[in-house]
Amino acid sequence: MSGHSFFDAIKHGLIVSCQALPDEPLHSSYIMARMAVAAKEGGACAIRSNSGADVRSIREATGLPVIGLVKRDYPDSEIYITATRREVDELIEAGADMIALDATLRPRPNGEKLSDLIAYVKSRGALVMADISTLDEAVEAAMLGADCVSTTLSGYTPYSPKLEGPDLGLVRDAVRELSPRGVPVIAEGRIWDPADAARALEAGAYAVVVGSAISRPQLITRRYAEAVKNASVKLV
Ligand SMILES: CC(=O)N[C@H](C=O)[C@@H](O)[C@H](O)[C@H](O)COP(=O)(O)O
Repeated sequence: MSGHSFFDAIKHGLIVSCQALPDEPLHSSYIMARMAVAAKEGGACAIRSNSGADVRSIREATGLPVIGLVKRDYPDSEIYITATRREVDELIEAGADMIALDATLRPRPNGEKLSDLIAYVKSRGALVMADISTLDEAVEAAMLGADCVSTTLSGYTPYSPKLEGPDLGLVRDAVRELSPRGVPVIAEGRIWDPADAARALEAGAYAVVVGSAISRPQLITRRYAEAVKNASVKLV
């Protein structure tokens, strides 16, 4: 899929992240593919997913554009979202249209460089979504040729703010800095309420990624269970 048609497909749209890691109850490529079909039925314009196996089944089941990533831990780095070429190769073979990778400036495994990884993804014909946690990282990723940036990692690096909801301030700042360069900013992370998704677009986001609030039933259930528990305490 060309960059133009990919960005046309996601413009002002809802991207649903369908991910379940091995320690999560829904871990299964079959289940993630059905989750993605449900997301498509509900109006998702694209899917974000983890691992070559899930990318492949989701593409087959939905025909939607897929943003792939591979979460893998390395002993010599804190980076776990598509950290090296090995993960990129897995996603290219699975047919990912766009590859999401950690674009923070922390040291990468095997001493690999962010600039080389971005260039490598592009040389293999895929688009790059740079997962960032600060404005500096967003600007750097855009300079290195990322096709878009996503606020995925705000709140998940030691030096970014720990907010309860989405980091719309970062969305706004990144849009201000990157729109002159023509690099779209995607809002992602802790969007639990449809009103927050709308606010993200109002803040200038090109598209919105929602994950747990749609595809992690154990976390959705916990929010309800806590609300019920808090209400029941007051009733005693
Ligand atoms: C920090 C990190 O590892 N985020 C991951 C990135 O792919 C996923 O676990 C999130 O579900 C995704 O970013 C969507 O965010 P939320 O689930 O909050 O809507």
